[in-house]
Amino acid sequence: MTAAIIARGLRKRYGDVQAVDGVDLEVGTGEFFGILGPNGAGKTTTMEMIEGLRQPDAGEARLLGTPSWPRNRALLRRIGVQLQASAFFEKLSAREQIRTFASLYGVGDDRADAMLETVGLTEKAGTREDRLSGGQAQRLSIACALVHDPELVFLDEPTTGLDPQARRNLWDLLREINSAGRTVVLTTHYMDEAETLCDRVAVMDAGRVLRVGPPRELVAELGVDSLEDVFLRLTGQEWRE
Ligand SMILES: Nc1ncnc2c1ncn2[C@@H]1O[C@H](COP(=O)(O)OP(=O)(O)OP(=O)(O)O)[C@@H](O)[C@H]1O
Repeated sequence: MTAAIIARGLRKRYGDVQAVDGVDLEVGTGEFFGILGPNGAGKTTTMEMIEGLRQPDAGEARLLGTPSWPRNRALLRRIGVQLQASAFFEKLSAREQIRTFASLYGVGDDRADAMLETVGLTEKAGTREDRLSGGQAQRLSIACALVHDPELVFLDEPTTGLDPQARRNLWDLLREINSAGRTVVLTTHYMDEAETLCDRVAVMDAGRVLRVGPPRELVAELGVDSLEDVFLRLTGQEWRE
């Protein structure tokens, strides 16, 4: 397995909070990888350090064989990161938004418009970003992350807030991208999503990786019925609810 991502000893502290506490991860090229964990487990911070968007206090991440920090423009062109809707350019329509992202990567308007169609936003192409619904803005941010056909895609809770139809459509899209040989890394709170999409998952809590493996193997290893049971068992969430 050629590694698309190798992270070693990643750490990040915010004041009193040790958000990430020594994370090692390896993701193979073409793999669909999920990062699971309760709120505050350190998933987003880990992803941001791997992406090269946040400087680790310690440790290193290599993407496609290259260190992701300090920031590396050539590398950033090869990866797609789903940014929060708040990162949109102000007052632009959905179409202008994605065309602007596309042009930053030297990608033409045709491809940008096609991506808008892929995420079902053609009808909203003329709508300003601040007038899109939460789910529509979410789909636009995903389209922007994919517009330059990146080799490696990072998505932070991509289906949160989407209606069931949009969620299934996004699953299909992510499967297609992955089948075309792209590596996909996502965080999710939906265990069915992780079970359906991911080749392997890492379960995190309190800044550490507790277990990594294919969902089915983790279920078998712990002798439980589902990935949700694995999650609850490892993170002790049944007592916190
Ligand atoms: N910029 C920041 N400044 C201070 N503390 C932060 C910052 N970002 C995250 N934290 C803290 O670090 C810890 C890990 O946060 P992180 O967002 O990485 O977790 P997460 O697993 O992605 O959580 P969630 O599932 O809720 O999105 C939390 O305790 C959070 O409050």
